[in-house]
Amino acid sequence: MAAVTQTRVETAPAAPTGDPAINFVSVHKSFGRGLGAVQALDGLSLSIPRGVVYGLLGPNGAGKSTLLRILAGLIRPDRGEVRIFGDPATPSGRRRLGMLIETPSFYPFLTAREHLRMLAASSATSLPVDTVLERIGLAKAADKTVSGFSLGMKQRLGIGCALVTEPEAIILDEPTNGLDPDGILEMRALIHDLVHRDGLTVLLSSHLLDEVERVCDRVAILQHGRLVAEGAVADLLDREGRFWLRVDHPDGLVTQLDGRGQAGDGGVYVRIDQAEVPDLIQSLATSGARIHEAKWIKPDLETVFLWQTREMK
Ligand SMILES: Nc1ncnc2c1ncn2[C@@H]1O[C@H](COP(=O)(O)OP(=O)(O)OP(=O)(O)O)[C@@H](O)[C@H]1O
Repeated sequence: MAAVTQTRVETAPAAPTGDPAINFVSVHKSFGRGLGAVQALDGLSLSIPRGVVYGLLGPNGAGKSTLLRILAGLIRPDRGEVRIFGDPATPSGRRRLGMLIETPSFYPFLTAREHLRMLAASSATSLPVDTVLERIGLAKAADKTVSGFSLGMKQRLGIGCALVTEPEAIILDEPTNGLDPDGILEMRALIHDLVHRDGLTVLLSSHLLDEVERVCDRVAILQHGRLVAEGAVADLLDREGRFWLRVDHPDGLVTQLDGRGQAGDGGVYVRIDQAEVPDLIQSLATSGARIHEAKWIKPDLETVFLWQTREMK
């Protein structure tokens, strides 16, 4: 397998000024002891700018939930630092965050409005419950009991509960998990509006890569508790393009490319900058290689994810 260097994309989409919303600095966390210990986070550093939808991706066991649980204060890191809007993560700092990191549970016999009113009464919020209901698209269903709600409506009510305290950032663990296509569309619109209309920051984890590609401005891909790729989605897709060639002797070409080529789909994927393509073709032609087909492949996020996480195994 090709050696992989960590991919960092420096250009952010209209990066807002000021401290990042959330900063993880060299965070370590392991579970268990001795030979059975699991290193869930291995010195992870990550900066989530304000005003973006930020996606946290990674295969099962990559460390996403551990990171979110540390951010929420549910577990402590062994080492490292978490900062929220520039300040160390303390209980009062965490009040600037709204969290939906476990499946929300509700009283089935209470209405959406009653749930939000209860929460509003127990927090010093000035945000009217009707405003929250509007924001989460439940104004019309406000006085219906939760027992009749779809999973998507419950998820949106969960976000409403997180919004009651007027957070500046919202943390969502798998917000579209289990939703039907309509529910996914509604959730996507809500997340988009929270960030691009209301100015919040959203950090979410998800396995639905096409969904993440649609809704997120930036993403981080985790693997074995480390960061393997990070950046603005559009830049990441541009940077992670591959040049694919069908030649007579793919294995020979893989050897010739010295770590930059990988056999696949009946040809060879070459990891090079798009600007280097003419030189590559010229050198292959000079060396007598017979090229039957050649194309630049612009990947989708799922492909980037698979390339990154498989190469790191
Ligand atoms: N409480 C725990 N006790 C022991 N091991 C744990 C605990 N929590 C997490 N782990 C281990 O830490 C590693 C990271 O787990 P984590 O749940 O953070 O991954 P994840 O990326 O969220 O995975 P998934 O996508 O499956 O939710 C895994 O190997 C997991 O088994």
